[in-house]
Amino acid sequence: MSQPDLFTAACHEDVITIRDLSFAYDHKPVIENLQFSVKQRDFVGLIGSNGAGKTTLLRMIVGLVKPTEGEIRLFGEPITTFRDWERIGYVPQKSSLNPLFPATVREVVVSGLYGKKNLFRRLTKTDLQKCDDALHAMSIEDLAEKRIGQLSGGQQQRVFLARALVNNPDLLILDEPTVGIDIETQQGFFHMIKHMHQHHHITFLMVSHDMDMIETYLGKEPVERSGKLKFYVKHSHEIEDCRETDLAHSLKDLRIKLQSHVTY
Ligand SMILES: Nc1ncnc2c1ncn2[C@@H]1O[C@H](COP(=O)(O)OP(=O)(O)OP(=O)(O)O)[C@@H](O)[C@H]1O
Repeated sequence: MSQPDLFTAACHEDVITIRDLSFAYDHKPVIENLQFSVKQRDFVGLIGSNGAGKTTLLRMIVGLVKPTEGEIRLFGEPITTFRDWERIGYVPQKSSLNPLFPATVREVVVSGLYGKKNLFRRLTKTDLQKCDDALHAMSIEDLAEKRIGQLSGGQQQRVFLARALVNNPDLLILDEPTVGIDIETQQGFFHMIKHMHQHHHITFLMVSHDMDMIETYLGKEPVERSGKLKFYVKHSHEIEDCRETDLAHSLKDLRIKLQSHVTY
């Protein structure tokens, strides 16, 4: 087998493959020669000091920023030709929304259904059902017609997660999902995503500054370091409870359990 074939074969089970990746803003290096891969159903926690390049890396992986050098593959496909964007849910770093921001919660969640090309397609009955399921899974059905800018930070975060989940993605990318929300809500949120990891075929890549959460769930030692970036990983074979259930039902069960001791 020639070298490119070996690489293609190695990528087959990879959800994200990063090879020789570098990025610079105005010739100022941010990421240098990064090698990393994320396998199906891994949970990857990405840690690094302010300015280490975490957000830049996520933005390259979701195709918003072009690498200066190197290669990114998604599900084995070079990012330059990758088209299955609905397989990826992305929750960007939170910025507080203007209370007058005109979209309702339902509109924000529905917007997750639009592929890069399908902005103006008509919504089908199935699309609307997917939206209802995502709202239900995040316990925000009652907020559906409210303006998103009028919600609390924790509520907005659930809306953005519902938006990322609406296509039932294989890969969920979260950039500091609990910044600016209270500690109880943060704990509930981590319970929720750990539960999703344990019960569903979702691969996670999450930036966090919460070392407690990372070390408790992913272990004390990073599996990879590159510059100021550290990658902590829990692989699928390390998941204790791999039962598969329907996402909405599973989250509903969790909600009932959590209601007794934590608010989220
Ligand atoms: N649009 C931009 N133009 C120029 N430099 C930028 C731009 N965006 C980010 N940078 C710089 O690139 C570096 C990496 O930024 P990035 O946002 O990826 O870091 P981060 O690890 O996510 O940081 P934080 O933990 O503060 O969110 C920083 O030095 C930042 O100032």
